[in-house]
Amino acid sequence: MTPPRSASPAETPPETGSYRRIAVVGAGAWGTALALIAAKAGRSVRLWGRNEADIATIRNTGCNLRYMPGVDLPPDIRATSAMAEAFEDAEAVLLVTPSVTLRDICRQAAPHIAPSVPVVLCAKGIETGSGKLLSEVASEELPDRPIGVLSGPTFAREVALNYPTAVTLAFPFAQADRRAPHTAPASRMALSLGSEAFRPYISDDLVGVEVAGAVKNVIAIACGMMTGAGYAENTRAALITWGIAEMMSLAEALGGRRETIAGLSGIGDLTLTCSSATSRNMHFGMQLGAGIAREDVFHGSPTVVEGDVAAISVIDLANRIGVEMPVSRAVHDILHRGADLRDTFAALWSRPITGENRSLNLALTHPTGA
Ligand SMILES: NC(=O)C1=CN([C@@H]2O[C@H](COP(=O)(O)OP(=O)(O)OC[C@H]3O[C@@H](n4cnc5c(N)ncnc54)[C@H](O)[C@@H]3O)[C@@H](O)[C@H]2O)C=CC1
Ligand SMILES: O=C(CO)COP(=O)(O)O
Repeated sequence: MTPPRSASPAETPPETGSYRRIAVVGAGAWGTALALIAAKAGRSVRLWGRNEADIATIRNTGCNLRYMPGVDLPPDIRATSAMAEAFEDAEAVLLVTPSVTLRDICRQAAPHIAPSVPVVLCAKGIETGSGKLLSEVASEELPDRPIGVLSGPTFAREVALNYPTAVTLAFPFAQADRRAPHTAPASRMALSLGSEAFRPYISDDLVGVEVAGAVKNVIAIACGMMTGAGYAENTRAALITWGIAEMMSLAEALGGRRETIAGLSGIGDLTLTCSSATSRNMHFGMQLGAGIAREDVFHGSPTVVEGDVAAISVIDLANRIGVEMPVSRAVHDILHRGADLRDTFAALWSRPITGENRSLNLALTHPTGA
């Protein structure tokens, strides 16, 4: 009988199964919740935050008192403010700081992330100025690492408290990944994070997922503004529906798929964010709609409202590629051009009447000329 040959490096089969050690970058609400998700799924987790005092508190109390009070973190999560320690032996990375920080965070992290280690982007936004998707930004700054995105209906606190939800996890799928899906980063990442309360669905449409994540926050501000200004549920449902159409148009124009928008990262997250004052974006809009001055929203305390900056990047991108996004444009004009809230929303309802089905190709001006 021929003895088994020892595998030469060239013959080593690609790795399968979950990633054992995960670095989570960003110790805010969502980073902490994702660290918990990874730990519950059996991973060894390093949680990096820039604020040394906050990290010391997490280490001393076993709780992220600033961003996730009342939730105990297991010992499998080790908090650190040293990047070298955070990335030591990391087999996969989750980047979870606000979208405006992404390029800078990637640059800081690049020397510490080994080639071929997959990086999952968990922020929602589009780079201001360049109009680049966050995956494009990360690919520029972290060449040779597989870049993926995770998005869906996920209020951080609910996730941390183990209320069930489901998300979309998207990575590019190379031919080799299609031949051996269990070795693909998306599959291994899904196995690494999935549990009975956190169910990832795998996708290869990063564009669709990223467009959805950026636009839904802008639409949530619109819904908040109208709610705060005293309009009712019908109005909000119409805005959500128009929001879905805007997501689909932008995603398709950039090469994404409409079916992705119909999924968890699209309609799923949009429904969540546009229905609850737990959403910072919706709440921000509600306060503005109720007449609270911009500088006084959230009682003047700095809060991450991604839709505020996404209104600029989304409309900039839509202008460049010629996509109509009337609701997002209304939010943009109110937030960043000083447009009157009621007049701007009234104008949305006075647009020419069109066919709901695009193939009808109608545009009827109202007889009153309004
Ligand atoms: N909170 C939530 O429910 C969810 C949030 N997200 C997304 O996750 C991203 C982060 O949001 P949250 O964790 O909620 O925000 P957060 O305000 O709770 O925490 C933000 C964290 O980023 C850190 N940070 C800010 N600027 C930084 C910089 N320049 N360098 C390094 N660290 C920096 C802060 O110190 C803080 O730890 C956003 O894009 C948000 O849309 C996505 C899904 C759910
Ligand atoms: O993205 C989120 C839930 O999926 C969180 O929404 P907010 O940033 O509006 O709180």
